[in-house]
Amino acid sequence: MTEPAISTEALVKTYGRNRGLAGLDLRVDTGEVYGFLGPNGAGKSTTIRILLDLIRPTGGRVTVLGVEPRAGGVALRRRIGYLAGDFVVDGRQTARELLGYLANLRGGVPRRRIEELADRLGLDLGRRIKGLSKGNRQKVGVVQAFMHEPELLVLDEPTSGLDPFLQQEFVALVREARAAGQTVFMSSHVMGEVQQTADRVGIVREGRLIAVERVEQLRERAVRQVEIHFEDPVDPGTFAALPGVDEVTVDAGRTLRCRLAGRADALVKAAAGHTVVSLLAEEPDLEELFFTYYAGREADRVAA
Ligand SMILES: Nc1ncnc2c1ncn2[C@@H]1O[C@H](COP(=O)(O)OP(=O)(O)OP(=O)(O)O)[C@@H](O)[C@H]1O
Repeated sequence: MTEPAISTEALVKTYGRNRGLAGLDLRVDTGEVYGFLGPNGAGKSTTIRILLDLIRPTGGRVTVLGVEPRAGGVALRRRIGYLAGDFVVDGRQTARELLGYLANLRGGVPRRRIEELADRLGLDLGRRIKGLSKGNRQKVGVVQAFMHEPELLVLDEPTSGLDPFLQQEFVALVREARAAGQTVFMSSHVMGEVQQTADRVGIVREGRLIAVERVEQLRERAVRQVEIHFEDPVDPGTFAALPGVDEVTVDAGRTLRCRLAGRADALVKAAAGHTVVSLLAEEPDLEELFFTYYAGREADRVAA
């Protein structure tokens, strides 16, 4: 088995009497996009700061790209791209100067690469940092994280404060990184922004990892609302009998609405027996699904 990109065992961090992490076991495989989810205060930022050696753990083990963060120094830091949601920069230099300086620290980046990223995000490299809006500073943050094509990207609530256009560009960057074999570890407190890119999601709560799931599997179990408009009247009974389909209603004989759990195959094949004018299926809310599923398992466990 290849070495994981990130591994922690029984990782503990206390802040005086406050709990930061209470024994976190985490494994992020090389080449995957891993969404690290949890409510505020769960321990996401604490974990990420330990990975980057910005703070040190109270106990447990941690390796990043096979190296302990505290022993990795500059050589390890160069192999990582890091972005915090509240990327803080200030100063009189221009965005180009700052990125050039950071690029040197990372061992050099072709100037074309910086220009290309800035172009995609609509960032004017000639502007002084201190005159930039919050959104534009965040663009500088995105460029500095991705520009050196690091083996590992560590992104802490990266899309908070990005406008929708930028969020889409960001999603594209994460997908390209994955296609290029880079590993991405991304924290968030909303499933929506990670479900577009993540292979797996891990849920952290009260300083512990409580669940890990493949996004694909979550999708397979998902429940969607479906609406199909037919040219001619259809019989609701035929559709109600299909596997995974319930709550069937038909308006004016031609508009069928139902809930679909799991695969769409049977429903699509039944619909194909008629002339379909249009079809709408809402994207499932994986967050709801995830928490319903785990609340259910927890209830089973307690009952047992
Ligand atoms: N410097 C600190 N001093 C004291 N307690 C801290 C400190 N930093 C974090 N904590 C505590 O550690 C716990 C985990 O915080 P952490 O910031 O890692 O959570 P998080 O999951 O990143 O949440 P958020 O999304 O709010 O940033 C919280 O209870 C928090 O109050």
